[in-house]
Amino acid sequence: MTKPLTKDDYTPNDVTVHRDPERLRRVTRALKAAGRNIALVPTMGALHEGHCKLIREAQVMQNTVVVVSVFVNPTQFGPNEDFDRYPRSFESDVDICREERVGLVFAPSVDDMYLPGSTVTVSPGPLGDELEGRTRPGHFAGVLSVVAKLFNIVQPTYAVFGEKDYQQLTLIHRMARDLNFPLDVVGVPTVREPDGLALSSRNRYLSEEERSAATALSAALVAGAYVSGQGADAVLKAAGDTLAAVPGVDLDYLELRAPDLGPAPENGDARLLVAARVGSTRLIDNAAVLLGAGDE
Ligand SMILES: Nc1ncnc2c1ncn2[C@@H]1O[C@H](COP(=O)(O)OP(=O)(O)OP(=O)(O)O)[C@@H](O)[C@H]1O
Ligand SMILES: CC(C)(CO)[C@@H](O)C(=O)[O-]
Ligand code: BAL
Repeated sequence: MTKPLTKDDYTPNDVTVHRDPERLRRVTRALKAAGRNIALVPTMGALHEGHCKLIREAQVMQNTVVVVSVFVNPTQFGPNEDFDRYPRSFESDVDICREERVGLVFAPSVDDMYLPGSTVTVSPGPLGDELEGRTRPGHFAGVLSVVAKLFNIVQPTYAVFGEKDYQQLTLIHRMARDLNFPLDVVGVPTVREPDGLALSSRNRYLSEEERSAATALSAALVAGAYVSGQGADAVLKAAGDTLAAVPGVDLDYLELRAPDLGPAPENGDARLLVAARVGSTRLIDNAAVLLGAGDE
């Protein structure tokens, strides 16, 4: 017999932590039956101001209970990536969620998320092998599969993601459309440090010297956007020169694409995306640019 829900499963004005996917699903279903919207903010924990911005964006929606998931998903990490050392700070994450008036934190174990023998995954299609996917094969199948599972467990009305992970956001929009998930995917602009560095949990890996070199990524995006009126070649040159001028920044890719990550247009809206290794830390960033529209 499943235990009936009690006020310990959801307390208005406080945060409740759930670990069991089935129980969490019953709680969100009951809240929806009672007329509430559910907004999901998926994270891997180690929460920072970027995550808080997503939570606040989720709070703006009317009559909504915000669910923050905290799950370091093993299936999106390659064998030589940082799954084991990924920052984990669960207690302080829950404190932040309480301060941000989050209703529910969902923090399942790996064993509860991936039952023995599970083999079915979501295929991202060709975009999954480009940009991030070239350096991180299988990454987006891992991301989309866990996000699909979170959608099915939490059953949100809205799901909120950051533009910092622009390719991820694009693929999640596409998955929601292609697989008919009944929810709205909401993208939130990147939150930055005063010197331009995009907030990221992985910034905590950086030494002082690396932290200073890491500003090259956002500086390159600004340099590229600044000359966007002169067209794509000028954008890539200005951004590339900015990156090359900073020692200790090992470029992975710098690409201009259409906003949906198809081929870049000659003129009009485009996206400039960069990934680079600073020491042993791999960082990504991106920005909108308007090609060929300037007065240069
Ligand atoms: N600076 C930021 N501004 C806006 N959203 C962000 C920012 N950083 C992360 N997010 C978003 O928060 C969500 C959870 O991301 P995650 O927990 O992986 O944090 P992260 O800082 O991106 O970590 P990582 O160092 O792994 O890139 C994602 O939707 C991500 O795009
Ligand atoms: C969306 C996500 C929580 C899936 O594990 C992760 O990729 C992230 O934190 O961006
Ligand atoms: N923030 C994206 C998750 C990852 O790098 O695995």
